[in-house]
Amino acid sequence: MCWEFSTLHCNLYSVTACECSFRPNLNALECDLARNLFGQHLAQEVVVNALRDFLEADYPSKPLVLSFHGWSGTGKTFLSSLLVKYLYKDGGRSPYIHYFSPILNFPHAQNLDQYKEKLKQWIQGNLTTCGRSLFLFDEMDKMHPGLIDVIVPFLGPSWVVFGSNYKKAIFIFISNSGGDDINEVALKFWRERRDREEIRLSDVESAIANTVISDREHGFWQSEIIKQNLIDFVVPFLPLRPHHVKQCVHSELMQQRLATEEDIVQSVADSLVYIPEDEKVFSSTGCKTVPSRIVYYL
Ligand SMILES: Nc1ncnc2c1ncn2[C@@H]1O[C@H](COP(=O)(O)OP(=O)(O)OP(=O)(O)O)[C@@H](O)[C@H]1O
Repeated sequence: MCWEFSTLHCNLYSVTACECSFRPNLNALECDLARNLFGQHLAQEVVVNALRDFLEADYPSKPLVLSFHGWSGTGKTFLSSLLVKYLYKDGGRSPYIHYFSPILNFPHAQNLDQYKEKLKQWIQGNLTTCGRSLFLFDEMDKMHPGLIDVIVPFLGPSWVVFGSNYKKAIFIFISNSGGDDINEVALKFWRERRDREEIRLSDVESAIANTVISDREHGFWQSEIIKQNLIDFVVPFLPLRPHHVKQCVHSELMQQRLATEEDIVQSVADSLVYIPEDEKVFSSTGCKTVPSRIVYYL
């Protein structure tokens, strides 16, 4: 059942859960995901269970480290935004959430040493201010290999950050790599007429890991984060089916307070590209282009 608690009292998890406007409300998160994140049973399950276990411990043995993988437009950023909404009082506006994009924050390969120093200081400084910080690294497949390893000490169980319990932090990495492997498995299930919900983490986990390890362009190339197994959970995002796209169109129309007429929903969904070309099983851009297309079909 989906309970709509506005806030869950801090002491249900732990007294320390409340520091830095940290107000986890996992029931509400689970509820919102069930209603609004389409076609991602695995991602939903892995993330909610990982958070639940992590938050149960007053003194976790290490920070929680999640790595999101999947094709563009499948909901990786969307899930992240819901996650911060239900973890911090001020949601995405919380000063304890730190977002990094290689293109915005680390654009020039020649400045790698500077970036390393800055990133290390940023993480350490913010963990000292608030152990319950969340660090989100987007587009890991575009990050200069070697850069991310400066945060290795903060991910393991043995580092000491003076004045703070850094082991309460959450790190999320996002990338498209492994997307092809996930899609292959999803397509295989579809061709065998097996239920999509039967896909388990074990069906995709090792293929994603192998792809990431062998990608020289990926920020995790030869990274100690992989070698030392510092990622707690790989979170796979499945390619979206036409009916998921229709759900996205419907949801977008509702958000824009527009009429949700079936012919508009169908027309927008039909305007997307589906692959493989002959079978048209999955949307090639997930739901990403839905908002920008709606205007043409009103
Ligand atoms: N599974 C989904 N359920 C509901 N809405 C979705 C889903 N996937 C994508 N969307 C919608 O499409 C928009 C774009 O998706 P999102 O930014 O989360 O994709 P992404 O996986 O992060 O893509 P990229 O890898 O290109 O950054 C979201 O804001 C959301 O409105």
